Amino acid sequence: MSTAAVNTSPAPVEEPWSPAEFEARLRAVGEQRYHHLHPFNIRMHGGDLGPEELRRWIVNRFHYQRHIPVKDALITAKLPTSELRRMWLRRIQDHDGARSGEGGIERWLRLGEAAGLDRETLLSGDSVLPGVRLAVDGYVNFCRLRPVLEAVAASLTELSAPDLMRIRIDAFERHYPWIDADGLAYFRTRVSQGRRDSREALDLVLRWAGTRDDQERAVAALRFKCDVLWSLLDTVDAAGRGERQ
Ligand SMILES: O=C(O)c1cc(C(=O)O)c2c(n1)C(=O)C(=O)c1cc(C(=O)O)[nH]c1-2
Repeated sequence: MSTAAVNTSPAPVEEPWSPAEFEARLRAVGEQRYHHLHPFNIRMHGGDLGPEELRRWIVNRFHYQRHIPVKDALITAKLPTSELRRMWLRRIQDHDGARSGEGGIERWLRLGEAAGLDRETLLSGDSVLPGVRLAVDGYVNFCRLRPVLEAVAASLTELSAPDLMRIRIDAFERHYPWIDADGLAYFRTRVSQGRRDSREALDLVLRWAGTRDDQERAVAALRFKCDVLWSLLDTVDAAGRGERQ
């Protein structure tokens, strides 16, 4: 009978990447997989979307927007100190406002109105596509179920968002003048908010990820989030395909 030796020793533990290499790997995910590369965004920036496609994007992206403070509440509940919870609560206020009529969700409703969509249509959620519901559920549940390091790392798509906002504002002003420029306030506000949010989140992720395993899980979380944004646009893109033929 064979008595081949079985290697029972644990796999060697890999050294953590240096902070600079870890950060470079996180940034590389955004450069390679962020939705600024998605064909729908390329068409948006090139001025190739018709009014129906643009409205469909606004309605479906609103479903994402309104769930951002929900996932941020789930993250806040996992943070261990008052200082960190205070910091993260500010994100919820950025979206929900300090009072009715303020905040990012309100600004997105105004973007909808500027594009000819009444707020009841957006608030009802009736026209949200099934694939968009699944993508957004995927992100919210990820933040609900995964450790706080991964949930915070998933928000690091915001490292790439401010540059995209600038391109988008430019594209809207140039190619879609039928949308009143006041409607673009959401994007303008997000440039500085996104920079601050991503700086804070990056500091936390660099500080918390002490082992190679932590670092790899943070990179994987960011890839997952890129997939969420990508599949959201896949769904919106596919819904307009018939109109473009
Ligand atoms: O319009 C966009 O392309 C875009 C992308 C992202 C992103 O990269 O996740 C966010 C936003 N917008 C945004 O407005 C926003 O408030 C936001 C919060 C978060 C997050 O994961 O915490 N991402 C984003």
